[in-house]
Amino acid sequence: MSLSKEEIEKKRILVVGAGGIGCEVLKNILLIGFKHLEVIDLDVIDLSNLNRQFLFNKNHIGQPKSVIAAQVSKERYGPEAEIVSHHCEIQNNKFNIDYYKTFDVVINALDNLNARKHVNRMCVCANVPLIDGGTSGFIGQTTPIIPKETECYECQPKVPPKGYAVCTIRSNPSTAVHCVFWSKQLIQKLFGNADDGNYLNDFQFSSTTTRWKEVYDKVFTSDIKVLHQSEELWKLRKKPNIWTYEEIINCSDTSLLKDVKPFVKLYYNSFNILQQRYENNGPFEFEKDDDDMIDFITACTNIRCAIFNLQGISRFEVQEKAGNIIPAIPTTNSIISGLMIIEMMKVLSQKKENLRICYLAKKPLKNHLLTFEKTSQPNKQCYICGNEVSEFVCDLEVFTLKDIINQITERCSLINPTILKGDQLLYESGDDLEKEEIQMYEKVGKKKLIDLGFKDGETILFKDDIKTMTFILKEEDRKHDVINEEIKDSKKHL
Ligand SMILES: Nc1ncnc2c1ncn2[C@@H]1O[C@H](COP(=O)(O)OP(=O)(O)OP(=O)(O)O)[C@@H](O)[C@H]1O
Ligand SMILES: [Zn+2]
Repeated sequence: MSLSKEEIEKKRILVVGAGGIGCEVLKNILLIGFKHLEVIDLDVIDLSNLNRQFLFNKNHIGQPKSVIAAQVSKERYGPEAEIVSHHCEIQNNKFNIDYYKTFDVVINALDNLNARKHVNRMCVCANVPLIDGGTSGFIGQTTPIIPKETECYECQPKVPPKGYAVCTIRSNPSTAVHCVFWSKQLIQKLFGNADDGNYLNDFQFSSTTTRWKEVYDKVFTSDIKVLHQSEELWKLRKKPNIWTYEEIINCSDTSLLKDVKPFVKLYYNSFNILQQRYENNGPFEFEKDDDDMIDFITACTNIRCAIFNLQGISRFEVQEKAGNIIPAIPTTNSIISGLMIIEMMKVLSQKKENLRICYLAKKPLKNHLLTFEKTSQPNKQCYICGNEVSEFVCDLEVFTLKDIINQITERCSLINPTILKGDQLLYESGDDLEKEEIQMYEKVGKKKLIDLGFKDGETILFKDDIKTMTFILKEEDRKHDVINEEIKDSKKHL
């Protein structure tokens, strides 16, 4: 690629994230001969990082990733380079638009959507090219973004993670994973905060001293009896087994039920530990590394598997599935960071027509593990890089100000925005507000848009430190909008 040594030595590169991809990227950049880098990472080194984040060793555990990554990569691959490290969140105010403008290119080596969206937005505002890369197990992808010339990270909506049909989870599980998911919903229902989206929300339990037994009898016996009666459900598969707690716990050593017995005991023990915790400290959220929760989910999963004639799974597998743990593969990180650097070189040498979005697949597609796609023009409707004025479709009689604030703040990654109707200030947020102001804005937030005087076609302004965005409100029935439907639905249930 046609960049001279002098040109390479002048370029400034920002690497965001010094994890699996970040370590690889730093090595590649230095080996090419770049001399001016900055690296940002909020985390410290953990033992579990060492198999793939090859700049770190045991002695570094507990130290900031950014600092050690800068130090070790410089020693090994670019002693003459100047690498500035920041042990800090990328969302920190000090990394403002002017800061981004000092770089020729930014590299996203992150592992979460929020931080990626934030960097994308900052790069669009600062007009700095961004190379985004990500991996998940054996698959990966890289996307070069040139603001206003190619699609940005938010031009196309991101596909939400795969969910399961409610009836599969509640009534007709066909794999152990369905039972893991059900058990997670159960733990959340019993010990978590109220959640509108919980699949078991209609379950009613009274609070007795033998709550564990009441729950057991309901979910593992009486509910199964009800399901058993359905002829439709079991046309193609064996009916579920109806066993009482007493039958299992008193079964003989030769009974087929003897394999379920340890899980019933585990259910009893873990339920009571979690119940105690709930009584002492109130509701808690699922945590994949919490032994008692994993015990409970392992027990429920295997009891449910036995009831529905499914193969049970080990505690280890339960933890993996419940925590959505996808192992990080060093080779995938290495391939993806190599591809990111190729795209970065094209950006820096102005070979924009050659830019490609690259996908690494788990299995070959037409004999190829890698596929390449040309970049597209930005989406004019994109909230981040499209027109500064966008449409927002909603039902003005149903939507409150807070509803629209929540949606737009999230979609556009705004930070503490101020909201205006014409030049009238409607709403403010942030740490520097007085108590009275917070109370006042809370009240205003609950008002319906129609009650705040908004009409079809009227504009609402969102402003934060970086950008002002204008939305034209459109009455909902002119266009179908799934998110609005969801908000309406959830309100119907209140
Ligand atoms: N908002 C953020 N600001 C700065 N750094 C971030 C931010 N969000 C994530 N990171 C960093 O991005 C890196 C992503 O690397 P990677 O995907 O290898 O994750 P990891 O946390 O090191 O590994 P794993 O998640 O597999 O345990 C991490 O080092 C993480 O600390
Ligand atoms: Zn965009």
